[in-house]
Amino acid sequence: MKQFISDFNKLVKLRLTLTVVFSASISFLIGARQQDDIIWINWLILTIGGFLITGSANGFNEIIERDLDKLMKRTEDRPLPAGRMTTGQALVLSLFMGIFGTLLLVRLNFLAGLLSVFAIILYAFVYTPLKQKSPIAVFVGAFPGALPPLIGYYAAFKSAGFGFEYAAVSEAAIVITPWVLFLIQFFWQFPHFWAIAWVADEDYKRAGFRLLPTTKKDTISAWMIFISAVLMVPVGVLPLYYGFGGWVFTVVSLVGGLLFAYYGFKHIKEMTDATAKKVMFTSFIYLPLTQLVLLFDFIPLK
Ligand code: HEM
Ligand SMILES: CC(C)=CCC/C(C)=C/CC/C(C)=C/COP(=O)(O)OP(=O)(O)O
Repeated sequence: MKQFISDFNKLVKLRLTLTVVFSASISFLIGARQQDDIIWINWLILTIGGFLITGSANGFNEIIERDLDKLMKRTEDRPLPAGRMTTGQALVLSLFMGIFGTLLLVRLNFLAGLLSVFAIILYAFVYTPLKQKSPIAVFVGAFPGALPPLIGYYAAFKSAGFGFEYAAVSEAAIVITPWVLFLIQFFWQFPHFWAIAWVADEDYKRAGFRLLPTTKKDTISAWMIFISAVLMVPVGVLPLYYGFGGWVFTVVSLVGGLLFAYYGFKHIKEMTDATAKKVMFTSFIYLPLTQLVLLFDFIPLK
């Protein structure tokens, strides 16, 4: 049983999934606060449904990459490459999680359910095969990666056919807030992943993955990490600019953005794994922290 739980954690990529779900959960609460009505049972359904959907997407990803994962240290102990789980078992688990998760989300809000299916397809069946072909995969993967805040926000609204009911809320609020959250998460993924790709480059090469901007640990890739890190400064000011993020959020966001920029700058100077790691760790803290602070410093748009 203990082994199964550990294998299940590796199949769904637990820590990554929890952060993805966290972003959707926070966004749900922001959407609910926008309507001045938090329905906690719906929040629980979104959180469980979001977990199952993300777990399913990761399960499909590990089924598709089971042979390549055998070649990398980082992934060789996943249950499929290690031979502790069969493809059939992983397929049953992933299908079950995908179907059940989609049913839960569709029940909350049809659009949220539809976007979730779109995210699974884009991540597992477009991004995953593309990883073997070109670094463009990272740009493609950033779309499903940024969808959770959008899904979470819309899940806080009642369905109305393909759309949702928002009589009590302005049109600006239901467009601007979730799309700005989408944008922040979208841009955040470039310093996040390129820093990881730099640190793990030798391992990735074993499986033939070349995911850095130029496919190499060269000056241009280092500069792309720097530029993507610096971009987090203006991106972090967007909630204040649009009037739904307060000053506490903006200060935390700016400190995070400047830290990204500082480590990105050190990285173009030194171009070492150590400097890339600093950018990577900044990314691990930046997104959950700024999202949590935003929840408490959110100003509903009129
Ligand atoms: C283009 C999109 C993305 C790519 C290519 C990507 C790639 C990766 C990879 C390869 C790792 C593993 C690093 C390791 O083995 O040490 C990782 C870790 C992580 N990612 Fe991402 N990621 C992306 C988007 C996201 C998103 C959207 C989130 C959350 C909202 C996220 C959260 C995390 C977290 C928390 C970790 C560390 C936990 C762990 O290592 O299990 N990532 N990412
Ligand atoms: C709502 C929903 C269904 C979202 C699904 C999207 C999702 C799981 C996004 C994470 C983004 C992503 C591209 C991770 C990288 O995996 P990787 O394949 O590069 O990681 P690996 O090398 O560790 O396998």
